[in-house]
Parts: sequence; C-alpha cells; structure tokens
Amino acid sequence: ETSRKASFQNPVERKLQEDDGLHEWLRYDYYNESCPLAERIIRSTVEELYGLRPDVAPALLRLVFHDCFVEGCDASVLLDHGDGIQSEKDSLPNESLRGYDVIDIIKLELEEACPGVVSCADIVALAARESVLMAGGPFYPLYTGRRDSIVAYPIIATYELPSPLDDLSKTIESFASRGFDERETVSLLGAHSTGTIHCKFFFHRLYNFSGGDGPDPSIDPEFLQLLRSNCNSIHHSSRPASASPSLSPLPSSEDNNLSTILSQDAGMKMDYEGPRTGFGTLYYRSLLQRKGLLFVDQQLTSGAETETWVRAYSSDLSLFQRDFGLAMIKLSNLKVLTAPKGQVRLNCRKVN
Ligand code: HEM
Repeated sequence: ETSRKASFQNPVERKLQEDDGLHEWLRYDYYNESCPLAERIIRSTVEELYGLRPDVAPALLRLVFHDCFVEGCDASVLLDHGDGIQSEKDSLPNESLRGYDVIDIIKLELEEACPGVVSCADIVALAARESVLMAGGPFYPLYTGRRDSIVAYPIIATYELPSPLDDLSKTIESFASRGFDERETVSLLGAHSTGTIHCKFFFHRLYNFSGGDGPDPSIDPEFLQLLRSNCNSIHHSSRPASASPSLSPLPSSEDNNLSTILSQDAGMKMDYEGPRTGFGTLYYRSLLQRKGLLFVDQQLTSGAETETWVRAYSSDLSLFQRDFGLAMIKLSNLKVLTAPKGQVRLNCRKVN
C-alpha cells in the first residue's frame, strides 16, 4: 500500500503530506469500498443525460474549470446564495455557467446508492471527465477523495477567473498562477472545441474594436461576416430551447442594438463545423484560419510559443489528446480538500 501511494504521489499529495500528516490522500478508486459503483453511476448518468441533451457535456466541462480555478476543486461553485453564503454563481464570470441541475441529478442517484459518501467535488471532476469523452475527447484517469468546501469565494471568482477579453500575456499569467505552463494552457483551451459561445462575449470584436472604427483585424473577413449576421439576426438563436432552463437571464432588452442582441441569446456553436469530429484539432485549425470566436482564443496565435502548440495540436490529434488529458488531471487536482478538512455535502447546493 505504501509503495502504491509513493509511486502515485504527485505534488498535490506531497504538499498535503507536508501540511500535517493527518490528511487522507486522493487516490484512485477512493470509493472502492464505500461506494463501489460511484464512478459507474456518474458515467451512466452523464451518458443518459447527454443522450437527451448533448449540451450537458460542455456545461459540465466548463463547470470543473470554474470550480477548480477558484480556491481549488472543492465544489464551492455549487453553493447557492443564502444561509451566510455569498454564492460564486452570481459573480460576473459565472453568469452563464450551467449544469448545476445536472450535478443535482447525479448527486441524487449517488445518495440513493450510498448516502453521504460521494463528495460534490468528486462528482464535478468525474462528470467533466465523462463529458470530455462524450464530446469526442480523451479518457483520463482521476484520483478521488476530494471533499467539499463549507464556504464560497465570490470575490476570487470575480477577479481571478480569466476574462474572454484578456490578451495573451494576461492569460499566460493567469494560468501560470495556477501552475500551468504555456503548453498546458494552450491544450486546456482546446475545451473550447465544444459548446456555445454567446455573441455578447465576442460582439466587441465585430464593430468598434478597442474603441476604433473597425472590427478586430485578427478575424478572417468571411468569418467576420458570418459572425455579424449570426449576432444580428433577431430571430436567430443557436441554442436549442431545451438547453436554456438553467441559464441565468440575460440583461433585459432596451431599444439599442447591443441590448437587443444580448436579449436574443444568440451565439455560435464552437463545433460549428460538425459535432464530435475532432475535439481539439478543429479548434486549433480554426485559430490558424483566424476564426477564433473569443479574443482570448485568437490570442493564442499571437505568441511564438503558444502558436507553436496551436500548430502542433492542429495537426496531431494524439498529441493534443495526451496533453489535454494530462492538463485536465492537473486541473482536477488543484488545491483539493481532503479529510479531515471540508465535508461531504448531502445537497451540493448547501453546506450540511
Ligand atoms: C482564458 C481562459 C478562458 C476564458 C476567458 C473562457 C471564457 C469562456 C466564455 C466567455 C465562454 C462562453 C460562455 C457563454 O457563451 O455562455 C466559454 C465557454 C466554455 N468554456 Fe471557457 N474560457 C476559458 C478557458 C476554459 C477552460 C480551461 C475550459 C475547460 C477546461 C473551458 C471550457 C469551456 C466550455 C466547455 C465552454 C462552453 C460552455 C457551454 O456551452 O455552456 N474554458 N468560456
């Protein structure tokens, strides 16, 4: 047992061990005795829900990023406002975060099978892994044994989650502050191969970019026309109606053009060239064709090192899949809480 732990020991474990020695560690199959079916239940529930609503996959993938980036993978993002909790859900970067209802469904299934055993933080990490598979990405092994926080961090969520308007150096700095190098950062953004980006997040690039007269010059001209027409069409909504119930309402419409657009909930599917046909390569190829949706995406081609990785991933799917899997493992292990810290919430939206 000792040698097994030693050989799997990663920096997170080492850090935890140094802290006090009382900690349990994350390990593979943490629930193998307490809830042997846990991982299978999570997999089958995600698969089933994906069959009904394929947009659960991008929702859950984004959720693990927004959870882990803010004080670690502790399900703090799931806590509702109230009872002394100021929720992270209300912070600006989490405005269109979705999937809370999906986590509730998975949690219910697990509570039925093994009450009070499986943490919400593990559910978030494992559900994201299954979502990556559903979206056509790689499988990656994950440790389990994360515990849930008893607080939320709305200020950190507001100021430390990266913005779609960030330039490359800001993005690199932000990911470096969580231990990711440029290669890992480029691979993680490959998550933008799937899901929907609403016009409001790239609208600023289409007309008076950076206070100038014209559009963002880094956008391919034909693609610009496509984006403009997609975001201007009043009746257009690329999001199927069934996908919206857990979305925060967008700002109410006023008479000016921008608010009309915001209220229309219009957006672009990131896999607009076809679903599941290359989680990864297509995203990077589109960046090379100057067809990135978010400013932050397109910026990856503006630095020598990041551009090298964009090129590499655009042509080598297995390299991308390997790097993406490793980066997701690292993301899913950020600053976890292990026993005796934290708790296993009974309801993911509330502390016990
Ligand atoms: C610089 C870093 C990042 C920024 C600024 C960023 C920003 C955004 C924005 C603005 C959206 C659009 C949301 C909407 O229209 O409702 C989005 C969507 C998404 N992001 Fe990111 N993101 C970043 C990194 C990541 C990472 C690291 C992951 C996962 C590993 C991720 C996964 C996703 C997914 C899957 C979606 C689609 C969500 C959906 O369809 O509901 N993002 N992101």
